Amino acid sequence: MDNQLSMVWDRLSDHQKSAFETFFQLLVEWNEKINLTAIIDWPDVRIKHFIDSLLIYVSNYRSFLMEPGRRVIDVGTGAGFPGIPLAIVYPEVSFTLVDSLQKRVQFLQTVISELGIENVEIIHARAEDLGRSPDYREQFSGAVSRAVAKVNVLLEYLSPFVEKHGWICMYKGPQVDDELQFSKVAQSKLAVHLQHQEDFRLPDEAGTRHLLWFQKISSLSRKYPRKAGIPSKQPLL
Ligand SMILES: C[S@@+](CC[C@H](N)C(=O)[O-])C[C@H]1O[C@@H](n2cnc3c(N)ncnc32)[C@H](O)[C@@H]1O
Repeated sequence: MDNQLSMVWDRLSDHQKSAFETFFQLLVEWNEKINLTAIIDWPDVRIKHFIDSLLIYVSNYRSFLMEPGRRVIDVGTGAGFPGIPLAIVYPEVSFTLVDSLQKRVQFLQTVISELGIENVEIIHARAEDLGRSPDYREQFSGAVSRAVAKVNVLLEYLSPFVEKHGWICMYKGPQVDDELQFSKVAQSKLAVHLQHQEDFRLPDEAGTRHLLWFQKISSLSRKYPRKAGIPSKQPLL
């Protein structure tokens, strides 16, 4: 996967590269006012935020989510990862980016307006609240998320949004095996099943990354998600 990941950048068009450069400039500028990222130099941002977010672009299973006309939700998007990079490379997929921090949502509104991105909707909400709204519950072909919570907690945030037979793709770091071990009960209660795990090495020794692909097996019980704050305080175990 190493070579393929280094090549991700070369496969982008000039227009897409320029969108990433503008996104980087906004990230650095806004990071002086609000806390968006600990990484602010271009080589690191390019690999650890942009190329990392684009792992789905080289995944064997990308067609589960990234086909024209699909709706994908990014929960806990923060400064827009992985949602904004994916929206840049998949203009025909509709993305909904959700975060509970108002300032990050304001930043993202500026990003999509400056980049002229039309396939992104930004929402300020807690996942647990939005997942009960009829306009969002089981309305998405897929959900993605990076660096938000452990697997069992994250499944309770994401499963409510995904339609039956739809897909969840989680970006995970080195703790993936431990987290998966403690996710069996959550998978069964939240009507999802782990179908694939993919392992990647980021370029320039920037670490190992994993994509977990869960499929929604059936419709979700009305019991889930539990009230805001409960999934993280009392994780399903
Ligand atoms: C560590 S940041 C990661 C941001 C981004 N996904 C990334 O990979 O850089 C976690 C983000 O998740 C958001 N978040 C945490 N719990 C959430 C919830 N229950 N609903 C919505 N957003 C949440 C936080 O506000 C924060 O912006």
